[in-house]
Amino acid sequence: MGALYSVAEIRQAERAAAAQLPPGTLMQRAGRAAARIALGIIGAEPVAHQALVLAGPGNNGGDALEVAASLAQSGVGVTLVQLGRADAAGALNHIPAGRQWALVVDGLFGIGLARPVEGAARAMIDTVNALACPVLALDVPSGLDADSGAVIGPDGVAVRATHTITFIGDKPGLHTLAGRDHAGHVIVDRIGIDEALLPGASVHMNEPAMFGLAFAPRLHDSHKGTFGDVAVVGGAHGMAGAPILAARAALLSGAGRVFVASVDHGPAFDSGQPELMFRDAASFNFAGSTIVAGPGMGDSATAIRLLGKALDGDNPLVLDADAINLIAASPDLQARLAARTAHTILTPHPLEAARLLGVTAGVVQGDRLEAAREIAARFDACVVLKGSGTVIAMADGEALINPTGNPGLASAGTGDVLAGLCGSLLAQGWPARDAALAAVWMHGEAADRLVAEGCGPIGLTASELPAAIRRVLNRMVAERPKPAGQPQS
Ligand SMILES: NC(=O)C1=CN([C@@H]2O[C@H](COP(=O)(O)OP(=O)(O)OC[C@H]3O[C@@H](n4cnc5c(N)ncnc54)[C@H](OP(=O)(O)O)[C@@H]3O)[C@@H](O)[C@H]2O)[C@@H](O)CC1
Ligand SMILES: Nc1ncnc2c1ncn2[C@@H]1O[C@H](COP(=O)(O)OP(=O)(O)O)[C@@H](O)[C@H]1O
Ligand SMILES: [K+]
Repeated sequence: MGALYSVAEIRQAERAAAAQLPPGTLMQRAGRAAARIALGIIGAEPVAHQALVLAGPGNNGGDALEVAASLAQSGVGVTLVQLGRADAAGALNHIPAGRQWALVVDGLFGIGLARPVEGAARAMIDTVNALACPVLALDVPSGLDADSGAVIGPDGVAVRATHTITFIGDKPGLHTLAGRDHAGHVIVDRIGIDEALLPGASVHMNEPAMFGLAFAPRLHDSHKGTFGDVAVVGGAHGMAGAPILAARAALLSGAGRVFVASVDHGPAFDSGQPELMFRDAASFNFAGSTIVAGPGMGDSATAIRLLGKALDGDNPLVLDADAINLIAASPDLQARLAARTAHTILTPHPLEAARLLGVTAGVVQGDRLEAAREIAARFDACVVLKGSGTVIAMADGEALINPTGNPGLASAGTGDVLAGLCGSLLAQGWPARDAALAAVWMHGEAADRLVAEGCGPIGLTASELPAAIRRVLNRMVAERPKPAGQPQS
């Protein structure tokens, strides 16, 4: 379920399938499947049924020709614009101006795109991106790297589709980095290829089925000690809000008791959430607490000492923000992190991940899956590489891409909320993998619900997330899947 395949894996399955079929079969199937989707989209369009089909020089263009033929057979008026290999400037290659299209079908380039798009193809993509009509991309929006979700080239362009029909198997690049903006709604069509021809996927979409069994209803016979203690370590001078956001998220997602352990002289209490308990981190007894280290922690000697203590202990641990930066700057702290045996989750954004790996953020973003896996393996921890299409990676190489969330989350403090939520689930006894997957999914889902209610994406604030996460979490518990063998109510 929700498997994602690399281009190399797709190519391998395609070769094995094609060897058993008459030539052209897969392309015909791809074209017909895409034409069905195209007709579905056109059907909802009030304007005259005029479709623009763009066909590139390779097999993606071959798919487009099949779509054009199918649509024409169905009575749709089709304008076909072909892009030859050599005659990039030919008269055939212009998109007629001033026309209203019910749909554009993008069959310029698929998984064979090998270099940045230039010349006539680039001009076509710019033209398509300026149109207001729906755009159906065949296999991959032209210009997008199906493995990484990057637009190919330093100053590259890629089609912004409203829909993408992708063949044989789903692809990670459609769901992370620039992928979500370019692919739109993704439809997977196996084009009749036996699933057995595909390898066991090591990358999946992060869906409730991946972690849903961890949700448990609360027993009546329980008390605050049952649901764990969370201690958020952070709050250097001027940054007192960051640990409060993490702590509020931990409390509203069910931790029994939540402390803010300030590295500096922190506030005495949070008037907005008086249940939180404030302590001086230097004298706080962390025994038995799940530690969330990093929000607004700074880089003082106290912060470094407290972080070292947290790394050496056997408390479940979430490392965020400044904690990650301090570790990145210290081989000693790195060794202590790698030596840990208790549950550990790291939640870097791309720049923090880059510091950990000693590379640039551009390198991290160029291959988010690989970067997250590398950090997970190096430190034997669960890694949450944040951003659109957050990647969650485990030390054994398993990786997932998260589909929830929206640009409303792109404001200061939302990462603190995520760290607090991860810590809360760990404190309630969840293993690191399940805690990270569920936290990332619910954090995004809460933001999506807030947007649906009109509270974003513009102006969504981190403070609004904890209550929305609480609603998502309680619904997930109520609707949790039952273990196999038990009746699903
Ligand atoms: N494999 C499958 O599973 C199935 C594949 N199917 C379909 O085939 C697609 C893959 O087809 P593909 O391998 O022919 O590659 P494709 O994406 O058409 O692009 C390569 C062409 O573009 C050219 N070209 C590249 N970059 C360029 C640039 N920047 N600017 C200009 N030109 C550039 C390149 O030229 P060359 O580099 O050789 O000079 C070559 O001509 C796949 O996505 C799916 O839609 C389905 O039919 C059924 C099953
Ligand atoms: N465009 C986006 N789409 C989806 N999620 C996003 C987007 N931008 C940011 N986020 C999420 O918001 C959070 C931001 O965290 P972070 O960068 O650490 O911010 P901060 O440190 O200010 O809290 C992460 O969970 C990230 O995945
Ligand atoms: K395409």
